[in-house]
Order: sequence, then C-alpha cells, then structure tokens
Amino acid sequence: MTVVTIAARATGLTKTYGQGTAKVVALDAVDFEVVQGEFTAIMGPSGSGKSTLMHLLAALDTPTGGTVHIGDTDVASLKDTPLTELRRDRIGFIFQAFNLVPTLTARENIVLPLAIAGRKVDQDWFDRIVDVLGLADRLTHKPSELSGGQQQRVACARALMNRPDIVFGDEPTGNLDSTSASEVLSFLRRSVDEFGQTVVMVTHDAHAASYADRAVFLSDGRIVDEMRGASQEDLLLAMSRIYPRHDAQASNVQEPPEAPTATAQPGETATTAASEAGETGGDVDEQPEPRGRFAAELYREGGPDPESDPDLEEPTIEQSMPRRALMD
Ligand SMILES: Nc1ncnc2c1ncn2[C@@H]1O[C@H](COP(=O)(O)OP(=O)(O)OP(=O)(O)O)[C@@H](O)[C@H]1O
Repeated sequence: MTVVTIAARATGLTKTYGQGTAKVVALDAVDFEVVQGEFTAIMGPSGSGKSTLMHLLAALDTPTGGTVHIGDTDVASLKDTPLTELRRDRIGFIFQAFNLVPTLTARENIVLPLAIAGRKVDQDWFDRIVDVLGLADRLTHKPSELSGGQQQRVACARALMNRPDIVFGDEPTGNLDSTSASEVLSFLRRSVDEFGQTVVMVTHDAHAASYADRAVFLSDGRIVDEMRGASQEDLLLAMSRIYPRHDAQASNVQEPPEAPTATAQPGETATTAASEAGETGGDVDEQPEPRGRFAAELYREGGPDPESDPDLEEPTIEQSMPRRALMD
C-alpha cells in the first residue's frame, strides 16, 4: 500500500477582491491537496485564479475564507516571525521574470536565502544542484552576463538550496525559448524523481504541464478537472474540452509573437544577448515559440513586454525575492 503524505492542503479556500458590483471572486471555496514528492501543474486560462491559488498556498497572500496548511502547519495560526520563517525555510519560489539580484553573482544569488537566514551552505548539496543545472562555469557571472535560460536555472538552484518542503513555480518557463524551457522543466522533473522534491507549477502551457505527474484545471476560481500522467496531446484535448471558448479564441491566433531583435529576451538585455551569442556560440535563448495552442493566448493576452511590464525591469535587491518570503 502506498502511503501518501500531504505537503500542502487548501480547504474551502476563497479569495475575493473588491466589493459590491466590483467584487471579483478569484478563488471560490477550493479544496486542494498537494501530494509530497509529486510535480503538480495548476492550469487554466488567464484570470481563472491560478496565481491566486499559488500565492495563497505559498503563504504569500491571505485568504478571504478557508484555510491553508503547509504540512501540519495552519498558515493562519502563524504570527509574523514564524510565518516569515516558514516562507524562507520551507518554501522555494521560481518566478517567470527570474527575479535575481542584478548586483550579485550567480553563486551569491543561489545562496542568498541561506545568507539572509544566517545559515551555512551545504557545499555538497550546492555542488550537486549546480552540477545538475550545468551552472558550474557560470557561478561568477552576474545575471546580466547570463542568458534567460541560465538565469532561470540560477533561480531553480536558489529555490532548492534550502531543501524546501515545496517549490512553487509561477509560469517559470513563460519567458524562455523552447530549449531553455525544456531544460528548466527537465530539472524540475529530475528534482522530483531524484531528490523527492515537491513541485507546484502554474502554467498556461500543455507542454510544460506534460512534465508534471498531475495537472489540475481551474476555471472561474474553481477546480473543474484533473489528470494524471497526461501527455501534451492529452492535455491539449482536455483543455479544448474544458475551455472551449478560450480554445476557440486561441486557435484563431495565427501569428506567433514578433521576433525580438538582437535575440534579447524579456529579463535580459540586448547587450547581454548579443555578447553571449558572440562569446558562447549560441547558448542564448532564441525567439520564444508558442508551445501549444494556449501559448498563443499567453502572448495575445499581455505576453511578456519588458518595455511595459514592471516585473521585467531589473529588480532591486528588495524586489528580487518576495520581501515577505525572506525578511519580515
Ligand atoms: N489585486 C487584485 N485586485 C483585483 N482583482 C484581482 C487582483 N488579483 C487578481 N484579481 C482577479 O482575480 C482573478 C484571478 O486572477 P489570477 O491572477 O489568480 O488569475 P490567473 O489564472 O493567474 O491569470 P493569469 O494567467 O492571467 O496570470 C482575475 O479575475 C483577476 O482579475
């Protein structure tokens, strides 16, 4: 008999914004369990409540109703200091926009959460993670000297460095080309299979979700379906069935996003992209490709635009990790 351990549990989880006619129910009495040692994908069209669910599960936001448990800990029962410690010690984060500290090297970024917590680096673990992620020869580089894919691999290393109970990824491949995305997804898969890591990832993308053990589908703030061990094709079919309106809209989008010039990716500079292309013979992310039909929706509905999206500007130290996650 397989014993299943629950890494996180949401019960009747509700989040509303605004009041009266302006009230938005972002999450509507959701019951949801994250199984320890599993890779779970949270899927759904824009506005379905994916990020809200993830932020509540990661104790980054407060629900309007219901409860969140991380392991046996009722998040609502924690005062500020233990809540900060829970976020810092038991949860890892990977963001779409990488959120590395621009003034620190890759190595310094990776050990930052430990440094803030005043904890020693486990050198064997550090070496293993860096080796698996292929970052050994990049550790002295600053984020501006790394490609988008490399930056996100640094963010992956940072997320796993303190061996958290759960790693949460919020569209972690949303700013990456397909090759870099596959590298990050393969790493997350490997972290589950080899390290027993629990991973929860928000994604629009059937290709990304096909790396997960389980995909749950959100619609209008509710979980409406779930699948286990689904291929990309299975997931696309399920999405057409569950979200017919969105699927039809996404299918109507014929054109991929315009290619960025100088191979600059959101989250990196054109200078970086150009110099890396020259120096490393193409270890730079190429033009992002739609990965599955719902990727078209991602781009159409406000895809990454470093000009207008403040999240994609170079973060300050304070912005680089959720402040609450580290040092309240
Ligand atoms: N701070 C906020 N104030 C008001 N409404 C909000 C706020 N945050 C989210 N919402 C609303 O809650 C709903 C769910 O938003 P959420 O960001 O969780 O969706 P999502 O599925 O993650 O969307 P996306 O894929 O576009 O990020 C949406 O209708 C959104 O407009």
